[in-house]
Parts: sequence; C-alpha cells; structure tokens
Amino acid sequence: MTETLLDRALLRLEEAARHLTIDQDVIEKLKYPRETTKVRLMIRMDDGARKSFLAWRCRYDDTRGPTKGGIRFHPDSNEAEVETLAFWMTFKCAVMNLPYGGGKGAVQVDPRKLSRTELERLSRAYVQAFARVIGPDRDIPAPDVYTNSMIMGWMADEYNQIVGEVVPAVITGKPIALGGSLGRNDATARGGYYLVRHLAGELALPVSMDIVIQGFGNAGQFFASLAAADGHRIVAASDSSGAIRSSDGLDADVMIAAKKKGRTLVSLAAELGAEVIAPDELVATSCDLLVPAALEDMIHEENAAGVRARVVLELANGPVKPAADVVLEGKGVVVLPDILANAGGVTVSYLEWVQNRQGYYWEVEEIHARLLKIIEREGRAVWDLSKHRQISMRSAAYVHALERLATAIEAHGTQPFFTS
Ligand SMILES: NC(=O)c1ccc[n+]([C@@H]2O[C@H](COP(=O)([O-])OP(=O)(O)OC[C@H]3O[C@@H](n4cnc5c(N)ncnc54)[C@H](O)[C@@H]3O)[C@@H](O)[C@H]2O)c1
Repeated sequence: MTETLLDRALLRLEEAARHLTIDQDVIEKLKYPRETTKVRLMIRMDDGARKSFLAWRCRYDDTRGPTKGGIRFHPDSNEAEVETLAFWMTFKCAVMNLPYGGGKGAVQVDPRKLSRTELERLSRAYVQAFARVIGPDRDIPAPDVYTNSMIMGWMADEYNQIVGEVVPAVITGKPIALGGSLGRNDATARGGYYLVRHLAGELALPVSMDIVIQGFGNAGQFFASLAAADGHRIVAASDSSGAIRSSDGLDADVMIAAKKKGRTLVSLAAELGAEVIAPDELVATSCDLLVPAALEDMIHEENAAGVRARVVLELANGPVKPAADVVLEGKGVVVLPDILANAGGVTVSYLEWVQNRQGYYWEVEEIHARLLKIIEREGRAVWDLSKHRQISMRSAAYVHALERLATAIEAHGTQPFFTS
C-alpha cells in the first residue's frame, strides 16, 4: 500500500511518543481523525450551468477544545491531505497552549478559474453543507491556501443567516468590519519572524540575514516585508510560476506590489536585476534562513542534500518530508517546525475568537504583544526541551504538544462501560 501524507505525519507522533511515558490509549486516540465529513457542493455557474465540487471538513481531535483549522481551496485537495492538515492543527494548538483541538476543511477547486460571484456561491454552499459541523464552540474555520478574509466574510454571513443570529466567533480571519482582528493578516509571518528573532542568538544567525523565500503568497510576502524592514536581505524567492535570485537582494516592496497586481515573480526578473532559476536551485541557494511558504513536501529526498541554509523556518505546513528531515539534521541544518513556526496565524485567530466572545476589541499593539509573549514562551520551551533531551526542534515540539494532549485525554477519563 502506498504511504499517504497522513501516514508520514503519524511518524512524528510515534517518534514523540518514544520520548514520553504515555498510555497507549493516548496514541490510539490520536492516530485517527474523530470525524471527516465529505460532501459534493453544487453551484450555479455564471453561464447558467450547474457544477459540482468535492468538499471536506475534518474534526481530528477535540480533547483540548473546539476544533480549529483553515479551509483550503485547491485543485489537488483530497481527504488524506485534509486529515493530515487537521492532525497538524491538533498539535499546533497544543504546542501554543491554545484551548482548541485540530480541524481542517477543503474544496477541490481551482478558485482562479471562478468568477467572483461563482466563488461567493461556492463559499456559501460550503457553509450550507457544513453548518451543523461548524460552530463557535464546536469547530471554527479560518483562511488557508487560496482563501482569504473576503471568503471568510461571506461564510460568516451565510452562517448568521442559517442560525438566525450574529455569531462572529464561528469563523476567524474575517474582515475587520465583521469582527475580524487587527493584526490577523500578517500573523503567520509575524509569529515566525518573532520566533527567529527570539532564538537568533542560539541559532547563531547574523544581525543581517540573507533569506530565501519559497512561495510568495500571504505568508511569504508578509515575512519578506517584516524581514526587509529590519534590514535583512531577500536573495531569492519563488511562486508557482518559478523562482528568481539576486545576490544583491530583491526589493520586497516591488515584488509585493507586483504580486497584488497579479504579476508573477519571473515576469519581474529583469526589473529587479535578478536571474530566473530552477525551483531546486532556489532551495540550494546559500543563505542564513530558508523559508518554505508554499505547500507540502517541497523539500524532499532529492533536493534536501542541496540545502545551503543554516536554519529552515517552516511557514508552510509540512514542507519538509520526513526523509528530508533526516538529511537536513545530518547536515546540521536546524529546522524550526511548522507546528511552532507558523502557529502565529492560529494564535491571532484565537485572539480574534476571544475578542468576538468578549465583544471588546484590542488595538494592534495589544495583539502584537500577546502574540510575542505566546510565541516566545512556547518557542523557548521547545528550544529548552530540544537541548535537554538532545532531540530535534521538530521532535521537541511534538513532545511538548503530546504531553499536553495526553494530560487532557487522561483528564477526560474513560467511561466504565464494561465494569460490573
Ligand atoms: N495564511 C496563514 O495564515 C497560514 C497559517 C499557517 C500556515 N499556513 C501555510 O502556509 C503555506 C502558504 O499559505 P498562504 O496562506 O501564504 O497561501 P497563499 O495561497 O497565499 O500562498 C501560497 C504561495 O505558494 C506559491 N506556490 C504554489 N506552488 C508553488 C511551487 N511549486 N513553488 C513555489 N511556490 C509555489 C503560490 O504561487 C503562492 O504564492 C501553506 O502551507 C499554508 O497551509 C498559512
């Protein structure tokens, strides 16, 4: 049988369990998703035709609280990917000590081929189908790849219409006008940036870093902007059209402005005085920090040996395959793992949910300060654990999360069905 993405993700759980004395019941509970709902969404296209799209929502584990996780619109989305992303969310929320379990959703669609009205109908159809699955105390979606605050706004509105009341806490990553939080748009990148800054001394990173960014979307662009503002250099970057490189540094503002106009990075090469390179050359570019911010499995057995970075910051979910992890560890490259490195997004989503429930909204400085405090506290704990046990940062992050999950699973108790 071929190994799925979820099989590979579960290797991390087994690895972490070896470092802890935990009941086998805990592993049995975390090995499988609690529920995955699959539906076929039917929408009316602009030309009057009906078209259907497969969609899923997975609630992987809700031991520590309502399930939480984004909704992805992507042509390659599938059930195994949704369940794996939900598994990662379970551990991510536990690493950050957020009172949530893990969930995830997806629609198998290329949203770039839909008109705005078709996209809105599809987003509303998703909520119609999953209205009984989601809820502010049950399962709370958010944006992910190729979804954004506008889509979350439509989804929140649809939910409100179905239940007949205003329930902003059902979804995070909403527009500010509908109860979204200040500081949510750049939270994933900011969390990763705060983490690198906090551990820079331990990681022996220079004051001015050379940075390579793979995937120049939401997370990648905000990371570039934060890093450039502090005087670091972006020496290479890529999007789905290809990769560009310049040892003199690429202008982050120019790239971001061009991406907003729908241009590709490759089309900018001449203007930026950059060369166009192959995707694997990007990964092999000499730098201090490599930031994968695209999709899963982008650093694999074939290209891992070429990595010439001191540190890898996983802004994407699952960008380094387990086999590549082994190669990187052998080369002395430190990987700051996704469940910690990109947890800034769900952390500020949590702050958005808190604000929705309390009905009082914080200034952006308050959001940044709270994010900083949480990421530094948990980042430091994972770093100390990794040094203390002589294990990778990834294993340490999983151990840190698994301890919390195990405590919660045990605290729930077991119903004595078979006792006399
Ligand atoms: N946005 C968030 O809050 C958030 C939070 C946590 C994790 N993440 C993860 O970060 C990653 C990126 O998410 P995002 O929200 O920035 O998505 P996005 O859709 O805004 O950006 C993805 C980018 O990756 C690029 N890309 C796609 N295929 C590529 C390829 N083969 N090579 C190079 N680039 C490629 C796309 O062109 C796009 O620029 C995903 O793994 C996502 O799960 C995002």
